Amino acid sequence: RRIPSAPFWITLLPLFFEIDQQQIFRQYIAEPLFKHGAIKIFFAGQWNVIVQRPSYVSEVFKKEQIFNKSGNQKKIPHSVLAEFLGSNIISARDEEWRCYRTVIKPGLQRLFHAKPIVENAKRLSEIIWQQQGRSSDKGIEIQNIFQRYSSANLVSCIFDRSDLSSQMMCMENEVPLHSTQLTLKRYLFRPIFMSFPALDRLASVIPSRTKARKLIRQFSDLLQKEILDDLAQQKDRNGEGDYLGDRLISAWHDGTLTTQQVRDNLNVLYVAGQENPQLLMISSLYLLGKYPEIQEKLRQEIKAYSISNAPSMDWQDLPYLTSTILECLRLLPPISQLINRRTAEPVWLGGHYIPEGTYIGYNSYATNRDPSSWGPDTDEFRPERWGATDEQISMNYRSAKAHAEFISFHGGSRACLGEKFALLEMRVTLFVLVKSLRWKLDPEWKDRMTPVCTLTSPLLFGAYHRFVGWSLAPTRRSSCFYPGLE
Ligand code: HEM
Repeated sequence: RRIPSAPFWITLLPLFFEIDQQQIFRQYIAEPLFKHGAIKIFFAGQWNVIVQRPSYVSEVFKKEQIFNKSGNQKKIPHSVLAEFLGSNIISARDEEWRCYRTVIKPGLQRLFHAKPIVENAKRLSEIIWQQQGRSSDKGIEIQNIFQRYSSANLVSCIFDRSDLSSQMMCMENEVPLHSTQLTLKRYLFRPIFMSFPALDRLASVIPSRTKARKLIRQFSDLLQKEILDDLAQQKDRNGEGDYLGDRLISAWHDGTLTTQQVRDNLNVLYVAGQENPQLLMISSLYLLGKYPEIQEKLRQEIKAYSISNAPSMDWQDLPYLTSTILECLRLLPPISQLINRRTAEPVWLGGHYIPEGTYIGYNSYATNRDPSSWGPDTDEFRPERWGATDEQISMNYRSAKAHAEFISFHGGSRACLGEKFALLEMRVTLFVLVKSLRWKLDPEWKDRMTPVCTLTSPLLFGAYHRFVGWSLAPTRRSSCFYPGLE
């Protein structure tokens, strides 16, 4: 009660008009959301409450027993999305979640070595440079390249599949896992089915939804084959037991997890572990392309180090690199909106009464830009706001997370388990790219956060939609590249 409602049709606007989601946010959501700290939004066939004010978000994070996790398999069990994600570590709760976490957490919190990422990043700059060479003065499309690159890092560092990683980084190679994922994204996240998942009940008579279900099975089979079956066949893996793939296999063999639970978790870990870093990389390239003076300042900071230092780099020596990454994460969080909690009982949130059974979500994009936390220049890209030394930056980072003022990785007991890996990956990526190349935005590219997606061209929403909700990330073809220092 007393929470304002956004017009129910706004999630459909991009179907009919060439309108960017950032514009929808500013025009219809921002004012009531910032004023009341919460707003009602129609999504996935029902009204949901999105909380924005840090004190409310903090309550939601702390009180999991009231704000229960409730993923798609509970909310919209008949939907294509629920079939894809099933029951997994992100959406499960209580015993089921603890069981998944015991298996998965050690695999994501190991000590990761930077070397495989450095090798992939060097190859990435070569690929970009070659493609730019063929495109003369025009920009090049970077989504596909970065999907391969972030997949390569994930499979080598998290799943110990370095041969698959090399295949991903060879652009001439057709890699079925990569191409199936690309096609699946195009089918899975069509906005009309996201807003009205009841339509998925008719999937058998809607060819594109039948195709989506078929692609889901194909993708899941491929993941199992490429990652788990290949690892299981390697006989000399003694002592490698902390890799995530090995842990999933052991849990499968000793009956801790069923086949379906292994497959569902593998799907979600692959998608979360690949796509979120990809979105962050593209947003960072976009922001650094848009603000060349910040790109240059970063280049100055790292100029004393060479790429050969990167595998053993002490990242504390590069505070501006850290603050730039945090600022990119603040302004364009990869999961900008997520609705996956449900109230287990009636509850007061600040002055707002919320009935039992209400779906609750967060809008990280808005919370991360709250002027009362970040000041009047909150919408500006200003890495300096995080501090000048590594110590100051760490302190500000911890404080902003503790007060739910920076929620890109969410918080509380259900905060992201891949944060450590994602930050390492991002540091190495920017370090190598800024050393090897200079880039700017393609002057012909229209600066927008979501791709054109009308009823006549319902395409390419994949990289922009997360689980439930939407994500803001710059659209394709955003950069022109020039040689950097090395
Ligand atoms: C920039 C990169 C990333 C961002 C911004 C991000 C963001 C998030 C967010 C917001 C959540 C909470 C979801 C919720 O509230 O339901 C989450 C959870 C999670 N993330 Fe990430 N993520 C990133 C990278 C990764 C990577 C690389 C992995 C693993 C390979 C990963 C694994 C997980 C897992 C397992 C959870 C569930 C934690 C739990 O509920 O116990 N994430 N992530």
